[in-house]
Amino acid sequence: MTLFSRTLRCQAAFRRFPVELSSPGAPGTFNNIRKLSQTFSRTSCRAPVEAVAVRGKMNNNNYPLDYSRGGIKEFNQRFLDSAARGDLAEISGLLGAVDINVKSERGWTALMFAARNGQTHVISILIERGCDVNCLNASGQTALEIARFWNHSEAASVLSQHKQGVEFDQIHNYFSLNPLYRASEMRKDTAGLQAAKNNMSTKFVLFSDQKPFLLRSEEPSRKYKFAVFNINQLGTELLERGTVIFLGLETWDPDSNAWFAVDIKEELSDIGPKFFPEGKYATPFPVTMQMEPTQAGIFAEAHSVLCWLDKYKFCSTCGSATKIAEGGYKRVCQNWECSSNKGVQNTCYPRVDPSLIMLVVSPDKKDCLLGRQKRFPPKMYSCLAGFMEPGECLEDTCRREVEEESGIKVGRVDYHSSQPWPFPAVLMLGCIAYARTSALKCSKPYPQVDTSELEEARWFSRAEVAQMLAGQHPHGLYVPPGEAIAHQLIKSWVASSFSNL
Ligand SMILES: NC(=O)C1=CN([C@@H]2O[C@H](COP(=O)(O)OP(=O)(O)OC[C@H]3O[C@@H](n4cnc5c(N)ncnc54)[C@H](O)[C@@H]3O)[C@@H](O)[C@H]2O)C=CC1
Ligand SMILES: [Mg+2]
Ligand SMILES: [Mg+2]
Ligand SMILES: [Mg+2]
Ligand SMILES: [Zn+2]
Repeated sequence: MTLFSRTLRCQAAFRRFPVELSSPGAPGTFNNIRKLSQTFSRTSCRAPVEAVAVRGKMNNNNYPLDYSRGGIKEFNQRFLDSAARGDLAEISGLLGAVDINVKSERGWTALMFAARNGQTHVISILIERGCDVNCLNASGQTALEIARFWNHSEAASVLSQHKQGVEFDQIHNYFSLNPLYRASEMRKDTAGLQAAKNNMSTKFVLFSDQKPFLLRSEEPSRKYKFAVFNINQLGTELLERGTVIFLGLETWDPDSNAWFAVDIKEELSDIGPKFFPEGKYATPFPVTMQMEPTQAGIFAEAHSVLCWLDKYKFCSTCGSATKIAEGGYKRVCQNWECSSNKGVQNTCYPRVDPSLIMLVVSPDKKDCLLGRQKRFPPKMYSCLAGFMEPGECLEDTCRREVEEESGIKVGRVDYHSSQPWPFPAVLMLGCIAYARTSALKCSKPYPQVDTSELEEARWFSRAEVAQMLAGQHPHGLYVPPGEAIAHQLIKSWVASSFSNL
């Protein structure tokens, strides 16, 4: 399925939501559903009792009461019902007896009922026990879509962290697959963080001057992974001399393992090879493009925050020294009179620089514009990109940067996907931009492109780009690897334009 047909399908699915989701058990018309939805409150729903043989035996709350006649149908119904109610004890008791992916007549699983009512703990347990998060109900909705529709953001967040397939409505780029739950609520708990650091199960990843300490990955398609240390190996003295940041917990369970990153100065760096002689400190780019994807996500968080802590040591308001707080996610000015200590100030928190990256499609939609920055390796072409400026919306930046760099005027801009680019803390916002003009003529006094930025830019046919993607271009031209969002934008356009032929 192409990007664009998938987008349309998702939009269509979203338009269906208010009807389909208001009454999971109700077949029939919108009016039926409206009537039924009056009996459900907007914030809760029960599993419909369609599968129950004991329909007559209800209590005042309309829950099935009597399962004494046994039978799998009753167990299934009870299971769905307890997921909707968030009854963890009952779910745990039934898990061995029922199919975890059992569906109601309308195709709703226990995960979907839990998502409908924002039962986050139930969702976590079901996922942990291996339920299928990609199941679709009779209306084609996933549990994630249901949680999003009913504004259960915590539940949606848990579900989106466990996306397992490609059938989600979003594209997940490399560096965005950090599996940790950041547990920001723990950052202010200094004693709790200290206790977590001293816990033997806690995991530490190591950096020296912001260079990650890496081992060879056993995964055949990946080259690197983090070396993971424990407190006994690193020792409390080393932690005190380094910069330590709290990355999060392994799951939403507050008792799950905590992860920290430690950045040490070169003179202490022997500690890495002492425990992992085969490991090495690596200059992050491009080595971290070859990490295991979830580890690359952890690297993105750790590296961006560690670089910020290293480069912003002094208060940008008064110039005084600052102190690291909140697990590394804040810097506090030590001058108590400083206005940065009054109210919430963005100078105290880690910076992220939003940047646009766009695949520009020609007015006849047959070609796309690719360029070469001077620093690119020979024969590599990529999308144009540029930093957002204050007061711009995404579309403004896209149109300005394309015109500045190539002279091409852009009309419509479609958002595609995003990617953290942790060198040191850029957020790439990927777009497909539809050109209104095709003549390359830069506004600056250069012949075709802004040569302060680009060496060359030109239109490429879809067939030529397909060859570049496949590594089969007759002149050896190629595009960035799959880990770069540029590759995903180019690939999406090629796939969609071929399917539209
Ligand atoms: N993930 C990917 O596939 C790709 C990522 N990128 C990244 O996109 C970013 C922006 O692309 P460019 O063409 O370099 O931007 P650009 O076209 O705005 O030009 C860069 C220049 O803008 C100025 N600038 C303005 N704000 C800046 C900021 N916050 N940080 C640094 N420089 C700033 C500097 O003078 C810099 O030389 C870069 O970090 C680049 O590494 C670029 C292409 C592909
Ligand atoms: Mg530019
Ligand atoms: Mg640029
Ligand atoms: Mg710029
Ligand atoms: Zn200050």
